[in-house]
Amino acid sequence: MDFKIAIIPGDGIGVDVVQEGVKVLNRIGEVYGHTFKYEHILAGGSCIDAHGTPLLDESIEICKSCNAILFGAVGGPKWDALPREQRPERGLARLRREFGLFANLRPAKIYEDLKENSPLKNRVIEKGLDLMLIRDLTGGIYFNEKGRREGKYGLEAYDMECYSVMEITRVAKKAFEIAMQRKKRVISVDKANALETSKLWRDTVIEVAKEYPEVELKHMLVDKAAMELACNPSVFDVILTTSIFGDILSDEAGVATGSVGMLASASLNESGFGLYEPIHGTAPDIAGKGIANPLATIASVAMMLEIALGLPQEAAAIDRAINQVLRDGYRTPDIYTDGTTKVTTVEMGTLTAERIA
Ligand SMILES: NC(=O)c1ccc[n+]([C@@H]2O[C@H](COP(=O)([O-])OP(=O)(O)OC[C@H]3O[C@@H](n4cnc5c(N)ncnc54)[C@H](O)[C@@H]3O)[C@@H](O)[C@H]2O)c1
Ligand SMILES: CC(C)[C@H](C(=O)O)[C@@H](O)C(=O)O
Ligand SMILES: [Mg+2]
Repeated sequence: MDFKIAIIPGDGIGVDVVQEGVKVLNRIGEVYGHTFKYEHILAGGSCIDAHGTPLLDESIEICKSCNAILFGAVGGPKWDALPREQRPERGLARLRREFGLFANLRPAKIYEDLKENSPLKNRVIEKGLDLMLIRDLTGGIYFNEKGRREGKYGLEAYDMECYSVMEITRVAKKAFEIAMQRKKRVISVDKANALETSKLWRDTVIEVAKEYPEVELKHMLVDKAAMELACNPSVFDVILTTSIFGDILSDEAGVATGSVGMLASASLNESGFGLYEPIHGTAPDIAGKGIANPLATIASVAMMLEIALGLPQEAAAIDRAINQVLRDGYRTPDIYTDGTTKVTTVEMGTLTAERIA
């Protein structure tokens, strides 16, 4: 089949890891007889440097003509002093908002051969770690009123956390639907002991749960959830949470799997159109060194094949290739341990692509 994919590498290691994602996609094309055409799009700091804005209007139109978006990461110290509206991250926020990508799926699982890498190794070796964090992506504190004003003690700034029943309902439904395909357990994470938005979140999730009687629903306060993720992650099957809590908890889940460089994501709208990206950022501390782990992006390509392109066999082939490359002992520095073979970003991409058959 023929597909068109928007390729948005962004900045820093985003450029390196997306290149390896495309390499794997091309290999899928060769082995399974598909044709992937690409639209290369600038976003973030690289787009600011070239065009003075983090995303061009025409890029949105180009994305609309594609089957899916493959995204790297945006941002970096070079652009940190810019006002918020002009920052690289606004390019990503705009894509999320313009396409209505409210459902952010962030699966975290531990690969068999990385159990030793997890800081939780004793617990994950015993009980495993395989969860799906579902994060609202277009509401909450990120996208509501914000600003600066003169307050009682002088200058102050504010970001308003706000959720409507509609926003909570649609992301909750997504979580319950996904739970139906998994172990049928949802833990909704909030801060209902302190926040009004969380109270509405909890009440609304309870209502939605009535439509899914087979799914067990529990609620957990976010501070406890952070603790459980760090010491007992197997209690989670599906985590349903807000934008800000999900952002923080997904990095924590990443570390539990061995490295934040292992975690993929899909951001979907009501009609299933989506943007696929690793959960990590541009990693300025290692950018330009050629050592970033591309496996999160490669795993995001697998999610894209399955969800956006309806190619589950091809997605499974990527998953097998990732498992195999790890089994064969290849590691980028973030997941390196004694006795394994240290490889670069490009080598990891090539070695993974070669294992697709
Ligand atoms: N979706 C996105 O575009 C996105 C996501 C997160 C952060 N950011 C941006 O990225 C910049 C840097 O943010 P940060 O440093 O807080 O987070 P980060 O995720 O970029 O890096 C955190 C740490 O994890 C390491 N790391 C991340 N990805 C890795 C990979 N693939 N392989 C090996 N190591 C990896 C980094 O080296 C660093 O030590 C900021 O400008 C931030 O706004 C963008
Ligand atoms: C870049 C930033 C705004 C973004 C977020 O917080 O959503 C990132 O951390 C992520 O996890 O995708
Ligand atoms: Mg984040």
